[in-house]
Parts: sequence; C-alpha cells; structure tokens
Amino acid sequence: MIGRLNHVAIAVPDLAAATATYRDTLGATVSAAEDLPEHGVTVVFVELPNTKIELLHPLGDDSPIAGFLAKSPTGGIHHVCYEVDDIRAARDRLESAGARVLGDGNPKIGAHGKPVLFLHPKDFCGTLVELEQA
Ligand SMILES: CC[C@@H](C(=O)O)C(=O)SCCNC(=O)CCNC(=O)[C@H](O)C(C)(C)COP(=O)(O)OP(=O)(O)OC[C@H]1O[C@@H](n2cnc3c(N)ncnc32)[C@H](O)[C@@H]1OP(=O)(O)O
Ligand SMILES: [Co+2]
Repeated sequence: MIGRLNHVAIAVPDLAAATATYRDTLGATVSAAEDLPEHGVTVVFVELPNTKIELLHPLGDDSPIAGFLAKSPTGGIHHVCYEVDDIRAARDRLESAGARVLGDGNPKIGAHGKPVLFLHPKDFCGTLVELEQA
C-alpha cells in the first residue's frame, strides 16, 4: 500500500540554526521558513535528490510537536511520510486493521498541497507515520 518515502521530518529547537547546518555544513538546498498555522508548525524544506527533509519548529500554543521537543530538547526525527495512491482507502484499511488514525480521521491539506493523515506512533514501531496522497 505505501509507496515512495516523501519526507523525513526533524523537530528542531532552533530553526535558523538547523537551516544553517543543512545549508552551510551539509551543502543542501533549503527553502525559506514557512508558517503553517493549520499544522502548528513552521517548516523549512531541505531538497535532496531522492526525498525531502522537513525541519519543524513549533508554532502557536498548541503545537503537536511541543511535547516531542519537551522530551527531546535538542530535537530529533519526528516522523516519516509515505505516499499512498488513495489516502481514504488507506485510512479505511488501516482502521480496519486496528491502527489509530490521529485527529478526526479526515485528511488535512499538508505542506505540499496534498491531503495528509497521521498514524499513532505506538502502532508503527514507535515511529509517527504521515501518509500523503501521491
Ligand atoms: C509540515 C506540515 C505537515 C506535512 O505536510 O508534512 C506535517 O508534517 S505537520 C507535523 C506536525 N503534526 C503532527 O505531528 C500531527 C500528528 N501528531 C500528533 O497528533 C501528536 O504529535 C501525537 C503523535 C499524538 C503525540 O502527541 P503528544 O501530546 O506529543 O504526546 P503523547 O503524550 O500523546 O504521546 C503518546 C506517546 O507517543 C510518543 N510520541 C509522541 N510523539 C512521538 C513521535 N513523534 N515519535 C515517536 N513517538 C512519539 C510519546 O512519547 C508517548 O509515549 P509514552 O511516553 O511511551 O507514552
Ligand atoms: Co510531514
């Protein structure tokens, strides 16, 4: 059911410093920072030849990544995102298998303009999984 690895997201306490690390130390192409209030994060995209890295920083009082950064103050890998052909069919299949879809179960529009959903980390080997419609 899952296809390409769309991105790996890294939660960071200092977005400017993380951006500089990827741009200046690792020599990657990075985007400008973008606020996504709908998702409670500010994001910088790092473009790699075969996938993307999302550098995430909390935005607002109810950011879903605040708890993660409280537990890992220096940051760390927050989620992986896999592409699926039909996100609603994937959701229904996963729910039938007992997996927990986070939020109200309806896809939101993600950072790349496509519908996304999140799956509980305890159901997927301790890793938060994002699904994005291909
Ligand atoms: C940029 C836009 C978009 C895109 O298009 O790409 C994004 O990626 S937005 C990214 C941010 N959005 C989300 O993460 C939405 C989904 N996330 C959530 O709903 C919550 O973060 C969460 C996964 C339910 C966690 O909520 P939180 O309140 O922080 O923690 P809990 O106490 O409820 O956690 C329960 C349990 O799970 C562990 N945990 C939490 N986060 C992670 C994680 N990222 N990876 C692995 N494990 C995680 C947490 O430690 C708890 O474990 P125990 O302590 O053992 O109970
Ligand atoms: Co993401």
